[in-house]
Amino acid sequence: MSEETKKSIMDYDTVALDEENHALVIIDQTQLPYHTEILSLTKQEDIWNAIYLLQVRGAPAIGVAAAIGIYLAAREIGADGFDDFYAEFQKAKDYLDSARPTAVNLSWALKRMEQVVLENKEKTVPEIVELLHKEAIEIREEDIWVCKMIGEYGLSLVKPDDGLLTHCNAGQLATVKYGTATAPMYLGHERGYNFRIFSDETRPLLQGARLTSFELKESGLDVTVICDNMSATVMRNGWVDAVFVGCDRVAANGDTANKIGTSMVALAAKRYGVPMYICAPTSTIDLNTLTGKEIHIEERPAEEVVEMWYKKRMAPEGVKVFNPAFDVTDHDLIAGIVTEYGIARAPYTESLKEIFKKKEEALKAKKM
Ligand SMILES: CSC[C@@H](O)[C@@H](O)C(=O)COP(=O)(O)O
Repeated sequence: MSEETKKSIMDYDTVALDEENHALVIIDQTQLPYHTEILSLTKQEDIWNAIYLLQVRGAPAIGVAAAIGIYLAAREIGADGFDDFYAEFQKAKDYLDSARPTAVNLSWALKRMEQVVLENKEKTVPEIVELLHKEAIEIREEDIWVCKMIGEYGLSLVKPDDGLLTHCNAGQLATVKYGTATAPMYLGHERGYNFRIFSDETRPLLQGARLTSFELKESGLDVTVICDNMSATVMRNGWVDAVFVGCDRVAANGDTANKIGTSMVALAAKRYGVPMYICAPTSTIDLNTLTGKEIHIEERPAEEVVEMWYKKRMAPEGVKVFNPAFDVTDHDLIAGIVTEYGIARAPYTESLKEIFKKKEEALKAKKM
């Protein structure tokens, strides 16, 4: 689609590779919903900043950005031998990996790219770089299929006139297409369902108010923004039949890190008998992390809480501020984990392993 014919935010790629200019192209999400600004990034420092500043955000989108980012870094290395190339590759990988700690997709994508390097030691550097190029494209393409499948499985859990609630933005803007938590919503909409969707505003960075409500509204879905402290009210009123949220890291026992405030939604949902589903690409499930206690929760600057969005600082100068970007929802509050290979149910320690078995079998069958 040409630039002139793009009308809606949904016509733009959230994260893509510009082959001609060797650049990572993203929509600057800090400018939404007012400005659709497309950034074309070539320097590693700018890519790191884009991830840290949430210009590109959401676990899957960060993973894709990192894959493209490390490919671009590899192009620039210009070493002759494998050892020199790999040493520089590792430096670039560690640098990008340090941008944000909680979403496992960042390190997942970088490790997957590193694996390509390690499996092709005997090849020349330009050949390895070309394989990295292919892998980055594949990671991006895969994300589209993964989200579609999550949409299909998620849709099987709800009815055409249901009220749904989501927290943060696990939408198209957080992935390549469709989103994770929003995938069942988009798919249902395409099939004539009439969901009523509640989008929590999501303090402090307002991903729900600025991004989720924006993309759902642009796509013609019925969306209502509520403040974070209103989700219990809409559930108590009986307006919510299911909660769908995304995730940044799912531990082996099902404990799930997602945007701060998710665990409060889960507690209210449990109280009011509303099933809460985590929409989780397998790239966000980290079986090496045994429980939520092991998940590193990112803490962000105080100004996001006390200054951003306000004309005047709204809390006294010098007051202490705690700003964790994510929280952990205990596995017993989760009704199901919706992946691209099916829905895992408690006990998650077993069911998540089953999901990975299915994935392995599917990948084997594809290779044969
Ligand atoms: C499909 S995106 C899933 C999660 O990454 C999303 O819910 C979330 O918490 C994003 O946090 P953010 O800090 O905006 O990157």
